[in-house]
Parts: sequence; C-alpha cells; structure tokens
Amino acid sequence: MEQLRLTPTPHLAGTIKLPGSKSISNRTLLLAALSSGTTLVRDLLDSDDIRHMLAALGLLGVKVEQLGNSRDFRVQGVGGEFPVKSADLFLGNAGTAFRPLTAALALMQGNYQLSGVARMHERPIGDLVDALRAAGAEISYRGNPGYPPLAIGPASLRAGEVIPVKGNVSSQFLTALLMALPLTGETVTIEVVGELISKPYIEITLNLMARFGVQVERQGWQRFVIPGGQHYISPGEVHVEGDASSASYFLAAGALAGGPVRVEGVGNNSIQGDVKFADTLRQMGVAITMGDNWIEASASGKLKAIDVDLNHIPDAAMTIAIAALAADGTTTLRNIESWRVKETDRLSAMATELRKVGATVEEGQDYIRITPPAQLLADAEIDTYDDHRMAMCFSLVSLLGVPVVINDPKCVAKTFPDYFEVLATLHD
Ligand SMILES: O=C(O)C1=C[C@@H](OP(=O)(O)O)[C@@H](O)[C@H](O)C1
Ligand SMILES: C=C(OP(=O)(O)O)C(=O)O
Repeated sequence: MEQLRLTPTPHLAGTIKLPGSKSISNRTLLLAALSSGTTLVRDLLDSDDIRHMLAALGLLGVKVEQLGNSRDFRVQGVGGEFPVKSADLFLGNAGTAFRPLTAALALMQGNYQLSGVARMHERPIGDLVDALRAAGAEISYRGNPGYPPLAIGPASLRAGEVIPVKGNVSSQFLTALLMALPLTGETVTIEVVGELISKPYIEITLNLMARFGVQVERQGWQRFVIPGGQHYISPGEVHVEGDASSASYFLAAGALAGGPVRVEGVGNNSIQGDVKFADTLRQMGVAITMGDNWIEASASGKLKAIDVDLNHIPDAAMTIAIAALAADGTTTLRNIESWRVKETDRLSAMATELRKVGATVEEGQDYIRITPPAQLLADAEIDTYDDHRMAMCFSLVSLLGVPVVINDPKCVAKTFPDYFEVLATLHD
C-alpha cells in the first residue's frame, strides 16, 4: 500500500488556481453532446470522473477533440440522438456520469449496459430507475435490485405523464431527469416526492440547461415543468469555472495555518452551491474576502465551534469536520445522511479516522459531533476508503502541528489528481 507522510506545517500562505468543476464539466459534456452544433468547452477538469464521461461519449459516437495539450475540448453535438445504439459503458464511481447517462440512454431506443466499480454497485439508483420506468423506460437490474449494474432497452415512452421522483437520497436523480426529458420533445412535469436534498446542485443543472437553450418552469423545489418542443442548442462556448468543493481544502488551509490562502476560479459569480462553504468558515470565525472570481481565507484567532445544518453543501461539509479539530469546543454537522451513500459511508469513515487523531466523535444516522482532543495524536495512519475527499480532508491535519500519514493517497484522482502537488505549492 502506498503511504504519504505529511510533516507539520504551522504556517501556509499563497494563491492557487483551481481545477475545473466536476459537476459543471460532466453536465456540460453531456449537454454539448446532446445539442445541435459544436461547443468549445474551456478549462475542462482533468480527472477520473471526467475521463469516464469522455470515454462513454466516445463509445456512443460523439466526436470530442482535445485542442493540443490544453483543457479545451471541441464537442460535436449529435442533435438529441446518440448515433451508436448498442454499447457497454464502464463509469467507475462517477455519480455525475452514471445517473445522467442512465436517464439519457433510457430515451435512446437502443440497448445499453452500464456498470462501475464495486462501490458504484452499492450506491442506490432505484429512485431514478422508478421515475424513468414511470416515463416508459425499459431498465433492468443486472445485479441487486435498486443498484447498478443496469441494462437499458428501447423505451415505450408515455407522453403527458407526471413523473414522480424521490428527492431524499440524491439530487442527481432529479438532475438526470431534468437533463434527459427535454429529449422527448413533449411537455413533461417532474414532481419531487418528499424533501429534496443537496438543492444547490439543481441550480447548476438548470443554469447549464438554460445556456443550451432549454427553459424549465419551476414551482419551488417540488414541481418542474419542461415545456415541449425545446431542443438543446450549443451556445458556442462554455467556460468551466473552478471546482468549489476542491476550493474548500485550500480555504481551510488558510483558516488552519494562518494564510492568507487565495483560490482563483470561483467567487461571487459562481453557480456552485459549495461556495457557501466560505460562509460556514466565517461562522467559525475565519476571515474571508471574496471577489467575482476568487476567495481568500486567513485565520483570525482560534476557530469557534458551531452547530450547523450542511445539507446544502454535502461535499465541502467534510472539510468542516476537519476544521472542527481546531475549534474551541464541540462542533455538530447535521442533515448529512447522504454521506452514507457516496464514495464510501462517509459518516462512518469520518468518525473512525477522526478518532485516530484523538477526537471524541459521536456518529448519528444523519449527523456527526466532533470534540477535538487537548493534543492531536501524531502520525495517525489515515485510511481513505477509495474516497478522494477523505484523503484531501485529512491532509489538513498536518496544518495542526502534527505529522499525519495518508494511506492510498492516489484516490484523489477521482476529482483532483495533482492535489498534493498543488497543496505543496503553498509556502511558509
Ligand atoms: O449533481 C452533482 O454534481 C453532485 C451532487 C451531490 O450529490 P447528491 O445529490 O447525491 O448529494 C454531490 O455530492 C456530488 O459530488 C455532485
Ligand atoms: C459524492 C461525490 O461524487 P459523485 O459525483 O460520484 O456522487 C463527491 O465527489 O464527493
């Protein structure tokens, strides 16, 4: 097993340029592929999740050209229908590829097989499959009911139905329906059953759909009407902004190790909900400044313990669990049950690994309560569970005065392959 030992770095400052947003990269690739016209996608993220989407689109007959060695890509849209009608797609552990492709392929009148890594086969997809079946899709489970792998056949679409979808397990199911159902050309109503989680991700979806010419009428978070007769049309160019979840590690570094640390690529103009991570740091007493395209964090004394609902920023919320190690008391993160069905059971993993550095942790079904120790334990060997965010989060322990060992650090490849190299560019 590979291990990375990070030595204590009491003070860090500097500026980093963020890699592209995962959520925007994969949505933009799919929308560009489904649209009519050619789209120049600029500053696409370079990571495993995006490679899986690119490979899938290639197998489905979409022409995507990388411009030299840049992260700019030219996507030739297929005008609503993939030319390849039969394909076997492997999508790793990329939720932003698996869920939206399931919905789009369910409408393609072809035969497709979708699979992923073992963990992807433990991540639920039943609520999305139920919703697609209500629209007339033909989808079967090749393993356990409710989970990938899936087999998709030609649909017998039912026009004019109201499609119900549960919103309490993953917002990606609603995102997938929103992106795919305009392909039917019919007016479609999607009704969210129960409380919708991770709401800001739906704003990203609607924003990008609008850029590709498809408008959705919404009544709050409960009802989404896609008027018929709309088609995705390339806007010509889409720039992928920096990843706001990846920004959280550097902003936390500024908060824990003096700073100032500035991230470039997200700011006031961002369409990503995870920029709100900065507000939570502010609540903890961190000094935050923000421009249209940058955010800066620096420490201003000991962090304050907080009790917060973080349902709106489930990914960046993990970084708050680490900031809690530097707080003046017990911090409680609430309404984060979706952590249990992500790259690993993150509530259990976070509790186990925080205890290794000496924290007292209470793990609830949908919350975690963290009390820092008087003295952090040195050289804790942190297991990462093939979860990029576990590795990136626990790297920050080295900013709290003790060395830390990260097991299997390469799992950061899911969203941020050169994370540790970029972290090392911050200086004393
Ligand atoms: O739509 C998206 O781009 C995402 C939605 C969130 O998932 P859930 O809606 O499952 O919480 C988030 O955790 C994931 O990393 C990306
Ligand atoms: C939950 C995550 O990924 P996915 O897009 O696979 O759901 C994540 O990146 O934290």
